[in-house]
Amino acid sequence: MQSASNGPAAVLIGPPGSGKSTVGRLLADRLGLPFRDTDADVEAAAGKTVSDVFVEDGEERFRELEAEAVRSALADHPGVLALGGGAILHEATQELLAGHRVVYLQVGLDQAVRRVGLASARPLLVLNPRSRLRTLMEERRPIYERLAAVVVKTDDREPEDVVAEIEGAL
Ligand SMILES: Nc1ncnc2c1ncn2[C@@H]1O[C@H](COP(=O)(O)OP(=O)(O)O)[C@@H](O)[C@H]1O
Ligand SMILES: O=C(O)C1=C[C@@H](OP(=O)(O)O)[C@@H](O)[C@H](O)C1
Ligand SMILES: [Mg+2]
Repeated sequence: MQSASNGPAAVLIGPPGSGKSTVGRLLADRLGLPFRDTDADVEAAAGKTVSDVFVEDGEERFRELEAEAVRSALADHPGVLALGGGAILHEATQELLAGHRVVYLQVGLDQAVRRVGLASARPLLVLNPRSRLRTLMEERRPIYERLAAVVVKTDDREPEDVVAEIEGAL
């Protein structure tokens, strides 16, 4: 992979349910590096959950906090960084990601729906998760593809298997 001289060892992007948070933590463990997730950074900055930020302050405010969390982590986090699925919508973030080791986790609609159904609350997917996910994935796919240095398929694969492929590419 094209190397970034500093910044995170890997930055994981992809839609909700692609496994960024799960795979990111495992990859960091494997590499013996710290793990950071921009959703957790937003929660720490806001003093409330992502869902509460969406409900009480709105998506626009969430995106501002998220863009700042990404900017800060790209500047000083040396380990593995998982972004929220929509972080790449922010134009300044798209520019900042250039030159970083950006890994796009691909997932098909069926498995993404199944996985988010198992996981913690995602405010954008509370109503009609399948239809919302389909739309999000279609809108964002070109951006994920454009920003990715490495693309890894995750359908029908265990997180450990995905981690091994990323390790091989780094
Ligand atoms: N490769 C995988 N196979 C099966 N389940 C997975 C896989 N990757 C993640 N999951 C599960 O899917 C759910 C969502 O994963 P998560 O890491 O939160 O995704 P993201 O951060 O991309 O939204 C979690 O319950 C997680 O355990
Ligand atoms: O796709 C999105 O716009 C979002 C994805 C979530 O993160 P995950 O991709 O980790 O689920 C979280 O940032 C928020 O609910 C919004
Ligand atoms: Mg996540």
